[in-house]
Amino acid sequence: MEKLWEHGFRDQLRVQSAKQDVMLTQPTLNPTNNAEKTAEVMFEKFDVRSLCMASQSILGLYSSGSYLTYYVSFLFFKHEKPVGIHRLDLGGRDVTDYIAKLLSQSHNYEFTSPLDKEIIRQLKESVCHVANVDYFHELSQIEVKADKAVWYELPDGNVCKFFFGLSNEFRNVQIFFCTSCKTQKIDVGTVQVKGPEIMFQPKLLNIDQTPVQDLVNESIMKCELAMRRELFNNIVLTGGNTMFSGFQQRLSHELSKLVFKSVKVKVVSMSYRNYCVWIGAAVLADMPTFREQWMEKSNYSEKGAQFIHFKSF
Ligand SMILES: Nc1ncnc2c1ncn2[C@@H]1O[C@H](COP(=O)(O)OP(=O)(O)OP(=O)(O)O)[C@@H](O)[C@H]1O
Repeated sequence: MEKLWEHGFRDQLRVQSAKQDVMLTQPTLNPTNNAEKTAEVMFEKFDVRSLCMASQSILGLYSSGSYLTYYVSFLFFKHEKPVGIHRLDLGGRDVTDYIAKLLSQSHNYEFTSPLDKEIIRQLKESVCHVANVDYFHELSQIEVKADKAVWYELPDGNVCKFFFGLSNEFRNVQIFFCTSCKTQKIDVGTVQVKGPEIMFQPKLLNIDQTPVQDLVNESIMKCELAMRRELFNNIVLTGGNTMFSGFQQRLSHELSKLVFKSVKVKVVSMSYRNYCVWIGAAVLADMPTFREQWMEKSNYSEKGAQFIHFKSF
């Protein structure tokens, strides 16, 4: 991480870290020693002026402008132990890896190199979607898409062209791609819905994780009774992994099955949700009223790295 931050300050932002107030985002339920180590490195090595470590979920909510942000912020800032927070240890990288595994099995080719992974990520973001209502029905009904081309520039500057076409053999979507020296053919087929499905059915990976819809339901049920209806009616999606088409509708459908008929489920999905953590951070970092959430260098000298827990959220 030190190397990455150094690259960020020196090569990307081109600033001297010693003169900066730094806001870092952290995943929900980040282990406490991660935050302490981060504070130590930021103050000792980079000599930053002040530091704020902010929850990615809360920042995403700030960018949504939802009035519920204030309720959730209250839970974070005023309660010693915030309620209703769960974390699903399954993200975009797991979806990419699962797709690579499925394609490896069906094509007798190991997608393991960084370039292979990058190609799979591109493929995931361009052709995969979340199954609508009935996953198994949709698997049997995979639409055949014809003649769609996507250009992909390889890291070394070569251009590689993808063709999406028909496979008579499998009646499924196929991708052909060519590099300067070889031609490969990838049959995507049912993988386009199998990949994202692991968030709704982690058991497909043979791992012990709770499906995303159950986690949302459990989170809300841990909150005050009086707030639950409002919360079910204001679920905000944030993060790149929710960008799959059909995610919003499927989550809404699955949640509706878990709640009373009289409870209205509304899932808000902003088009910029893959950037909303950054946007929320930019908004908060600029607010003078938020200044008390920053840990100053003098705090670090007097109280040590543990003080970050009083300032982070
Ligand atoms: N349009 C898209 N469709 C599907 N997935 C997308 C899309 N855009 C981005 N993603 C995926 O979102 C993930 C990045 O999400 P995010 O920016 O929230 O960071 P992250 O939480 O660090 O991700 P990860 O879960 O991969 O560690 C990547 O895996 C990326 O492939």
